[in-house]
Amino acid sequence: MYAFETNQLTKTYGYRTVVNHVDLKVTQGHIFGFLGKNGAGKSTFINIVTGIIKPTSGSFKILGIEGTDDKVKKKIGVLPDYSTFYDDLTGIEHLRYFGKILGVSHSQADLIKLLEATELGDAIKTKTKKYSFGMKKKLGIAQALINNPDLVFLDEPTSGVDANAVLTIHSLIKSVAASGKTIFLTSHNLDEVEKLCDEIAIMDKGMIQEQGSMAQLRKKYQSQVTVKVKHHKIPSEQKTVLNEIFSKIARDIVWETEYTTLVADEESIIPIIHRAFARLNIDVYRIEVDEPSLEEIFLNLNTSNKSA
Ligand SMILES: Nc1ncnc2c1ncn2[C@@H]1O[C@H](COP(=O)(O)OP(=O)(O)OP(=O)(O)O)[C@@H](O)[C@H]1O
Repeated sequence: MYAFETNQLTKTYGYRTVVNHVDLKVTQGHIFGFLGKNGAGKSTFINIVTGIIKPTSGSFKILGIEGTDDKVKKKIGVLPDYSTFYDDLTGIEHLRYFGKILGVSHSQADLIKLLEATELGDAIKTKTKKYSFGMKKKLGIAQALINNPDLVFLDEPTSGVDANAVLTIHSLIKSVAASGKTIFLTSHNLDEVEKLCDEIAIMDKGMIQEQGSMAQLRKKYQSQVTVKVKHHKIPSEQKTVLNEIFSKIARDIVWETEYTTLVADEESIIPIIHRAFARLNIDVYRIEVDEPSLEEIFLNLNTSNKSA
């Protein structure tokens, strides 16, 4: 069963199609990264599948249940793009209140634990009107987890929070996923998505442009492999032999005293490098392979779309 799946989901505002016939399947227990430029339609898509707005056409299932069914709300958690809080409630009162709306009650100790997990342990009794932007974001995440949901939608969970809190939120997300829950995460921070997510979808102009694991996307968009070898000093006659082998397989070679960097089209170059150094009895200390980052893939995708 998928954590959620959409079938030709579409949202139009007047003549504008903001979400355009989207078919998306999200595997249970995964951290799924949802990317796209500003205005791509990500929040609109999330607002539909979390029941905030209605689609113009198409359908979706959440945890096997028809998305329009009220039962769904109790099984999901949502950090929307903009959270609103009751100014005069403290952090802990706020969580208790939202728990009640969803039909769950918690002990004081459980609520404190949840606030501590989002680094709000010191602000439990502070009214939310005194919370900073980052603190409100953390309270929004705690609120999204209040009903121990099986599927959590997090729209930009770390934007506007400090570096320490980012690490805390990342480990919280990982531990929630490790307990078998599914996280659907929107972020403009490509490093964050690359570190956390098992699978990624990229939306553009309301359509899913690309979907897959990091490994699949890398394979598809990898235009070259850069291999940097740290080795013992190479005597000049052996360098000539190596140069002969490498020039047949590499586009570019840079020789340094204890490093050689080779650029090639495919990673099949790597075992050839290994064997060549071994054959000549030259000690190799380290081999580093540069893979394209999600940022490069993202840029590549935008460039290839423009040129298409
Ligand atoms: N209620 C609305 N009425 C008309 N147009 C809307 C409405 N809500 C969103 N849009 C338009 O739909 C498009 C997609 O917006 P959306 O907020 O879903 O994008 P996004 O990918 O979440 O962007 P961002 O990364 O900036 O948050 C935008 O052009 C936006 O102006």
